[in-house]
Amino acid sequence: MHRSSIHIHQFTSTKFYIMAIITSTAHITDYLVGKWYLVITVYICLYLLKNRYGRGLHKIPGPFLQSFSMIPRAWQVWQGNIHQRDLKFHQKYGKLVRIGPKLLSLADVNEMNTVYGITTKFYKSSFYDPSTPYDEEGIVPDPFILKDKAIHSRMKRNAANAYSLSSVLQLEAYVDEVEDKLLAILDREAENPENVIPFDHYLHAFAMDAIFMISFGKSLNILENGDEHKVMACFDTIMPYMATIGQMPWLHKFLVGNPLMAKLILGDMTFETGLMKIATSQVEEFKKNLGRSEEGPFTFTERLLMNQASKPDSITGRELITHALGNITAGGDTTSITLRSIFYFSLQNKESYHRLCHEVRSNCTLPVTFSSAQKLPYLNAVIKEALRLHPPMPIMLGRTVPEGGANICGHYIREGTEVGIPSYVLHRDPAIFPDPDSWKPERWLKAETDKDSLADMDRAFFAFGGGAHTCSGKHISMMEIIKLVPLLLLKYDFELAFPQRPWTFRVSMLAPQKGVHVTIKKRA
Ligand code: HEM
Repeated sequence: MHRSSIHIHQFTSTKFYIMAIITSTAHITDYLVGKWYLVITVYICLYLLKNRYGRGLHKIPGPFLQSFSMIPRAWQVWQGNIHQRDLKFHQKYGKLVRIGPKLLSLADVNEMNTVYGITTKFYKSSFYDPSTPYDEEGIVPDPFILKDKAIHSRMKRNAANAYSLSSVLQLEAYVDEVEDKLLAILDREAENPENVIPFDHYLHAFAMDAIFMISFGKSLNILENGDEHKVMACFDTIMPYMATIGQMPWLHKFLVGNPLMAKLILGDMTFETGLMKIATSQVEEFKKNLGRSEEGPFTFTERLLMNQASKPDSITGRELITHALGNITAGGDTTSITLRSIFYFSLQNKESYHRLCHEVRSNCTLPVTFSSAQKLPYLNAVIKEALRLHPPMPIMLGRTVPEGGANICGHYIREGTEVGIPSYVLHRDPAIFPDPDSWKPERWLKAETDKDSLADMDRAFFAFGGGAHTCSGKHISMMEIIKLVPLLLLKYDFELAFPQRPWTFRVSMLAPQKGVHVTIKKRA
């Protein structure tokens, strides 16, 4: 046969095969297009099976459905009772529970260091993405959400002096001003001992005004003018969003992460239009007065401006504003939640309330200073017990397992898996905190508890987080609380207005309570 006829023959048969493949592919495609619902169903099933079995976590116990998708978890968070669900999961499944396709909840004090230790490589997970503040220039470098360890360490280092105990002592004068406003309001309310006082609201307004004063030297005066700048309303709206979308953070860019959608969902209550603007304008105003005094007392922002003036490379203008803004977002609600818990729990437990009053009234005089009240052992125990029983941030603080994976609770966990400890659950471990649901401040007293149990409790106390991301404002918050509680107990006698009616709270990023109503009598 001629060589060219072989080529023609080969060409014809190849063409035949190609045509056959195209025809059958077209048939299959036609068939599949006709059965599109079948294709989608198979795709979803494969995706769900990959979620459950493709991540090396299927041996870790947990609620079955949640291993397939994050939708059930997001729904539970949205409902606002995730703290109770997490507790039940841990009571049923143990210390390590799989609560999502690649999400594990940990309630083991021995693993705290692995996940949150100072030198850990477990960085913040994408749970925090929807909490990211941004302005016209883009994402704002907020230490609360920063995954970049280098920037985070630099920012924390360069603001450390503003959060230090010695700076905090200077800030007392700013808190005194807000205390006076609260006392004026309570004095008016006390004129009629039958008055039912919305104490939850006043404590919230106090904490917001105090943190503004501490940060900027002036407040929004929410105590007297109400929430006219919508700062409190902004948090109430955004917190459930952050917590819920934090479970499925890829959704964020289609929602509040998209400026147009943000406007639709939040109106003018976004960080940029609201808080960011307030923070920026207050910092600008402050710059004009910088250097007005050599001795202080210096506000938080003033200290950062001084740091910047002496070492311009240490902190940028945007970072400075973020720190100040961070104080408001992180320090107002958390402090007021703690104040409400202190009064609510101690007023529910009369013996505890009387013990606290007795300690305060026999050791403190007006004006109450931080350094004098700080020494009261029962007051300190009450504050710690309030933070244990109702941690302001009870939700799991997510971290990502680093490259190479990690051993957690005897299981090898692949890199990229998200893990975290919910403080609400850890604080209710009966092996560490006997009778965990009860209000027992005395468990924290050296004289009433043995040394080992105290050390175990301290190790498991997670209200302020841990490691590199531990709360920066702890001293500030403690100063506000330690000054205010004795002051109020010196001035008034309190009672719960509706002792049979429990408070209510919805857990999202935080757990702000409603329904702490009291009646008060002015003391002579
Ligand atoms: C009782 C009151 C407070 C509680 C219970 C509390 C709790 C916490 C917790 C649990 C974290 C760690 C979050 C995480 O790892 O994701 C945190 C971080 C933080 N808190 Fe607080 N906080 C309180 C008050 C304050 C105050 C008054 C301020 C500011 C003056 C503040 C500023 C911050 C900042 C800046 C961070 C981020 C630290 C970082 O990631 O490096 N907090 N807080």
